[in-house]
Amino acid sequence: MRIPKGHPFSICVSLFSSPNPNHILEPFSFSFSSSSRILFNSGILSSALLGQLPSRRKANNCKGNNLHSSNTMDVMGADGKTLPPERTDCSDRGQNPYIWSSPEGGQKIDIGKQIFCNRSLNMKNIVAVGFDMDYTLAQYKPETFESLAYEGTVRKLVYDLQYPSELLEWTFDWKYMVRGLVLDKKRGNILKMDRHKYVKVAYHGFREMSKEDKVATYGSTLTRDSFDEPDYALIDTLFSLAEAYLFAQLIDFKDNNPGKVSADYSRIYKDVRAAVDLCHRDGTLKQMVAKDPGRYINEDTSIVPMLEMIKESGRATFLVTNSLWDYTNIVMNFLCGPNTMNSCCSATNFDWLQYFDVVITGSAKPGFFHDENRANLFEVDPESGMLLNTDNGTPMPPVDTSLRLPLNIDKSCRVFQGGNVGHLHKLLSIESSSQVLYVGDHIYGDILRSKKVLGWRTMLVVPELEREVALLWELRDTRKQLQLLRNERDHIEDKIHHLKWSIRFDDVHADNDEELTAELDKLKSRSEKVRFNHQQAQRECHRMFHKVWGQLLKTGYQNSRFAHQVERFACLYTSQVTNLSLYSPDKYYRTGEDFMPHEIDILAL
Ligand SMILES: Nc1nc2c(ncn2[C@@H]2O[C@H](COP(=O)(O)O)[C@@H](O)[C@H]2O)c(=O)[nH]1
Ligand SMILES: [Mg+2]
Repeated sequence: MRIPKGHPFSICVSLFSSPNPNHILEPFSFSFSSSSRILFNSGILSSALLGQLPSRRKANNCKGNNLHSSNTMDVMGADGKTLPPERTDCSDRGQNPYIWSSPEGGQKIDIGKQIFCNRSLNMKNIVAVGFDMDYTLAQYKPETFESLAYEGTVRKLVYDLQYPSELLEWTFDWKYMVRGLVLDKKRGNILKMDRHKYVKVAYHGFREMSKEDKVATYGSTLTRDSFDEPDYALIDTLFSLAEAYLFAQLIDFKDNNPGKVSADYSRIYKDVRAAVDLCHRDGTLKQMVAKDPGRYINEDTSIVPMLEMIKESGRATFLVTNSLWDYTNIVMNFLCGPNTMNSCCSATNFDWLQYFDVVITGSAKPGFFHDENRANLFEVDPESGMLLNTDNGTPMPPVDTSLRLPLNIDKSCRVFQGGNVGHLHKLLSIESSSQVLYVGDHIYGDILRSKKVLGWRTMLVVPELEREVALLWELRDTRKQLQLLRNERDHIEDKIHHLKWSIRFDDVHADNDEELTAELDKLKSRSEKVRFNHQQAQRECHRMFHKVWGQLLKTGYQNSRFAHQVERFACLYTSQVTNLSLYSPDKYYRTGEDFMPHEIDILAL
């Protein structure tokens, strides 16, 4: 098959635009300024940028006073054994990242860096390990990167969609929104749900909804809402934090300034979504990152040793990213490039490709994983960014030899754009999808389809986990207290019910009746106190994790909806991709035992 002339066998257009990974865009009418048009349609990476990358290399992201498990390889989570973590100082691994295969490897693993296992996975059965790039290998700094997205979006709303210019004065609190929230587009609400999809925390803009309001809106319907698209939007990637915040700000603004924003809540959401989407496609974000990756992406010296270790263990490695080649090359150079801590800049090169067997850019996940996806696979010439049509990965020689690409197909790593999972399996000679482990940050984009439909094994990267487990450890006594208070509350309630029954139906003597009534009053007042203490303690605990949304993986004492998704779709989960290098590449990750409520008392858990 050959592409008609003037079709994809051409220079790679829109170098920084990426296929929208998960968002279905409504048609929208931005009036592009001429400059944005130029950026959108042409390569954004000027040669000046291509030749320059700032210096890198710092210590590994090890924060002092981390928690450790006290065992070597059989750590909590991976094997389901809870070993008491101990506090130790974390040495600065700096230039010599600590990996399992190093002489000091196989040592204590910080609890915040452990790999937790939902579904047993024997790495011996894995022949290829794949990685997503953005927010998986590349950890963006939300304070700078998401602020950039926020500011770019505001500008587009004001200049292209005629939102009031006051918006330009607004500021972004990057810590306010968290993953796992759900936006109710029609009502302008932001919700946090438990695993049964019961709304537990609800805000209208930034105003907390009263319990009555919450129940009236979400709790007393005849049929249960699915809380899915198109009426709801899931904040399931860190890329969405800015848009969720701006949505809340605009809801507040509209309510407090009637007439200033004519769009209804749903329209506001659509406009924000479209503007964010454009920021990802027109160079607003990627040009800035390309100029100064260190400002927007965390340096991590342990990525290269991890990739080397996996390769040395005999496994293939691959990268599947929705970013396009030119941007991928910049980010991967930054993450895997030479240690240039003391020099001001370094040129991009393709050395990082040595750590991969196949790189697929512009993959359009999650569509990439669909059976019915018939997307063509193009080979990318790394130097020029030009695309060559392929027949299932085999390069197709162009008819017009003057258009021949300088492809060096002998290189150990080949770079592609587009295609589907079938192409990848063929390129890597994968016989069974269960031989593939894929590491990503996005439940829907990376994990859900690949595991549920395809049968790949999956690892979800949840950077928030490191802080969450550290806090859990700190608050373990409070948690025990809460459990005791709950037990006491339940016990008193049972007693009250029993007493009430006795007073009503038992043939009790009048004196006795008085006594029982007095006792009932005492119990009721005790119950009130316990209930109040429990609520206060619960609220305090919640606020320790996040002042508004509480713990990422819990709502009250139930798992959050986000936790439920992690549990169902991710075989493994961990705070950082490089935590893989703290374990043997042949590690057998085993789950702990499942417990049903009826087993808990019997087994005295
Ligand atoms: N067009 C849009 N692109 C987006 C949006 N949010 C994120 N992104 C881009 O997707 C890739 C993610 O890459 P991966 O390595 O995680 O697969 C990256 O290029 C982001 O800029 C969006 O809303 N619209
Ligand atoms: Mg990603």
